[in-house]
Amino acid sequence: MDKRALRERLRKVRREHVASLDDTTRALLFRRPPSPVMAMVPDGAVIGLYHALPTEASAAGYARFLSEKGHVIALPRFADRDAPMEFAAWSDPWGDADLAVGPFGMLQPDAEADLLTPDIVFVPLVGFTASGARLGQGAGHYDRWLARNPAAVPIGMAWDAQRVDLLPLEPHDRPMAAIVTPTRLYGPFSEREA
Ligand SMILES: Nc1nc2c(c(=O)[nH]1)N(C=O)[C@@H](CNc1ccc(C(=O)N[C@@H](CCC(=O)O)C(=O)O)cc1)CN2
Ligand SMILES: Nc1ncnc2c1ncn2[C@@H]1O[C@H](COP(=O)(O)OP(=O)(O)OP(=O)(O)O)[C@@H](O)[C@H]1O
Repeated sequence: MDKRALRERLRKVRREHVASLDDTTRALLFRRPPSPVMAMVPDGAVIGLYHALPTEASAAGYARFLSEKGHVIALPRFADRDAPMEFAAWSDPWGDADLAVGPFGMLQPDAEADLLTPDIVFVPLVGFTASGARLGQGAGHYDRWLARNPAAVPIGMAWDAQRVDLLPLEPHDRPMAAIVTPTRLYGPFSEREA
């Protein structure tokens, strides 16, 4: 199956999976990173997170937990589908006050927010494999950012239902260093066999 068809199928799987969870269950998931993931996060690291869409693995719990630990939190910012993505400061992970509506109606740091280069990036995804391969939204935002910032450590966040046995990989696809789901941790992978 090609990437476009897979993306369509997995977006539907993701939607249906999230709809099958009750609100209480959903609120209890992704509260904080599991210990082996925390061990990958150095003191003082700048953390890239994301403002989750309704069907994505929620990232707000991680943002608050890591902010309380003293980390600076950054969110993606992009001008349009073809423009490169960058990260900028999210000063208040308990509120949306310093965020602005961006492309696709997504909330992102406004133009004044400081540009940051995260050391650790928690990455949303549409599909993944048990060895750390990732399928994204298809605009290349994360793949391009990770290619420009090879020192950053990418950690995927996903629902279990998003796992597939195989992804059609291309040379530009950047593998994850680990992937967290509500029931499992894939990795951390040593340098690299995704
Ligand atoms: N929460 C979140 N923020 C994010 C991303 C993401 O995947 N999730 N991104 C990851 O790169 C970047 C935004 N990039 C995007 C690139 C393409 C589409 C897109 O084509 N959306 C389609 C289909 C949406 C759907 O059906 O789920 C659309 O809106 O038509 C969306 C975001 C940065 N911020
Ligand atoms: N390092 C890169 N340099 C230039 N173009 C890139 C790079 N990485 C990806 N692209 C382009 O981005 C587009 C989308 O790529 P792909 O379908 O692999 O994205 P994806 O797996 O959905 O992940 P994401 O969009 O989140 O990065 C492709 O046209 C690809 O050529």
